[in-house]
Amino acid sequence: MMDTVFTRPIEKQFEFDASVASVFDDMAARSIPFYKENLALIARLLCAILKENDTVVDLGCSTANTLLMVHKYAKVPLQLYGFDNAEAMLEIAAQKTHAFGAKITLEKADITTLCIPSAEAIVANYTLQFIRPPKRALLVASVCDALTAGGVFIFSEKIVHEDPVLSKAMIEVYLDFKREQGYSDFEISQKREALENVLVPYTEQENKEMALKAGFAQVETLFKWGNFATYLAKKA
Ligand SMILES: C[S@@+](CC[C@H](N)C(=O)[O-])C[C@H]1O[C@@H](n2cnc3c(N)ncnc32)[C@H](O)[C@@H]1O
Ligand SMILES: O=C(O)C(=O)C[C@]1(C(=O)O)C=C[C@@H](O)C=C1
Repeated sequence: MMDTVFTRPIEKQFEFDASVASVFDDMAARSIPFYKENLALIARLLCAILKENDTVVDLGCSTANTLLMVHKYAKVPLQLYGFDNAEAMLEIAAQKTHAFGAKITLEKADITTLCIPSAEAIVANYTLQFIRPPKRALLVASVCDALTAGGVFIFSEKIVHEDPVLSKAMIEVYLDFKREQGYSDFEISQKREALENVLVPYTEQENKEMALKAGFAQVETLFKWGNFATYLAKKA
């Protein structure tokens, strides 16, 4: 279904409610540059690393797009787990999982208090940005604890740049991208307002430092387009 959530005047801050969930796949594809390509890259990489029966945990799985991509590229059976606190997202995830014949365990949980299952790989795509900064650091530390030795944490984020002039210019480039995806200036400004103080982006350096402080041995950028980036952090 096409995303028209912000064609109407907004009355509240951005929430992953039933109306967002019902159009989420279209919203993500039209709001995140290279969304599908990035998920495919992550899934292909995980499938090249993981061994039979290894566990992949997706934090903030929404409609299960990342896990379904992993299912698509998997060469051996994997244990796939998706967690989200939005019921409406999980309902759509369950329908899609069933339709694709994928075995994915979906559970409603607040990822900031969840006891994350032990895993060889954990992903959080465009999710940490919605977690308040003090809790975000604690969550990343618990991700590191939950990973087995040599495990990987892949996370994607909307980012800001250190330099304010570059940051502003990059936002302009991004707004142009959204216009090209068919969003009107009204929809764009309404969503921007709704996301204010809800989506809190970090700089590239802040994201990398957060991962290193949480206990990861190394972190690198896997993919980047303007104000969106994906990182791979590896546990020793
Ligand atoms: C932008 S979406 C993630 C998109 C998804 N990972 C993908 O790549 O398609 C963010 C998701 O995080 C979930 N979320 C936000 N805060 C959460 C929390 N504290 N616990 C669990 N899920 C949370 C939201 O419900 C939403 O589905
Ligand atoms: O539309 C925007 O401005 C966005 O930041 C896109 C974004 C995200 O990055 O998470 C915001 C909310 C939706 O969940 C989907 C995508």
